[in-house]
Amino acid sequence: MFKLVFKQYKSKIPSPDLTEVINIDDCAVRGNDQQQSDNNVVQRLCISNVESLQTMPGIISPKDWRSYTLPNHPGIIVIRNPFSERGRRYWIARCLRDYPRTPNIVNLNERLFDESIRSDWWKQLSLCSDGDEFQRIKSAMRWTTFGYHHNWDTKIYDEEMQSPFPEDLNSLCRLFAQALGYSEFKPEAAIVNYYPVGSTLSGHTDHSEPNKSAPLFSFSFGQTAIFLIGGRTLEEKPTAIYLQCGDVMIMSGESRLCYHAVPRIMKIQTSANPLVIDEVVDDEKIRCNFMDKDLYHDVGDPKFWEPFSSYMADSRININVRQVLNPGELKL
Ligand SMILES: O=C(O)CCC(=O)C(=O)O
Ligand SMILES: [Fe+2]
Repeated sequence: MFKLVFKQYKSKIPSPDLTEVINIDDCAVRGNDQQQSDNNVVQRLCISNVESLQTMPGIISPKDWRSYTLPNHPGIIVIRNPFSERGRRYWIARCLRDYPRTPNIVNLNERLFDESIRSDWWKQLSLCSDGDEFQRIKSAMRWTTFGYHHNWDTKIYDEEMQSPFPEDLNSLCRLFAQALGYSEFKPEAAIVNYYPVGSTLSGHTDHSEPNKSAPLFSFSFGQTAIFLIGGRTLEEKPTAIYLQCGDVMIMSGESRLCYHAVPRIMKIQTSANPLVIDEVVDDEKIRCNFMDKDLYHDVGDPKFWEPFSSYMADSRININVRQVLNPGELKL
């Protein structure tokens, strides 16, 4: 069932019927707390400790977060874009400019790409003036891993295979973990997935982590994905939901080990973002969340932002963060 639904949403001709895809914004517009279609239901989730949360630059006030659960998929939580415009830009720029750099691992093949590109992809892309070569380099980036490096072949993490986990991303994950009652959550491994429009991620479960009970945090930026969430086997029919720019999805509890996939990226967003953004920047909060202060300022400058905006015009980025170790363990 999962594979059939995946194929339908992936299909170019005929283009898929999207009427059953859950759009969280429809719930908000309707003014009631539920979206009912034939068998999919979305329910508003109240986060009780919003007053006590230490927030972070680039994140709107927790009392304004719109959080939802999918009662048919217990453990799935979606927080609809809790980022400010500047916040989204900051994380997009981190994912493009900084994370795909040595010592982090990237997918770029050594037979196809020079060491200079494999060690600092965005810089080399920015320096490239040949149109075809630019396109080749741009579309080749599909993932980078850091913290404990995910091993795609063996699916086994290795104590010797890791690079530092970025402190700012650590703060971001801990903020959402805290909000949802997972104050012991430790972000230890991340995959950043890059999806040019037209690319997909087929059905899988994430079970490489020795700790399979800690939640998984997923941040989506850029173009909209159709995300499929299924059950513990491929037999169950998955639910389709749009993940839009800024959405935070948490796979916790029962859903942590469920099948999921991205059959389609929809080019929806134009670059009609406001060009100049005004947000009071609290330098002290930037420092104590280990954010890159210069970058946080720079992304508000239209000229600085232009190459990032242009990349995102036909791409989606997903940051996928997991805890690897069990409580009390210090290494694998
Ligand atoms: O792109 C997404 O939303 C999901 C990515 C994912 O499932 C993974 O990296 O394991
Ligand atoms: Fe996954």
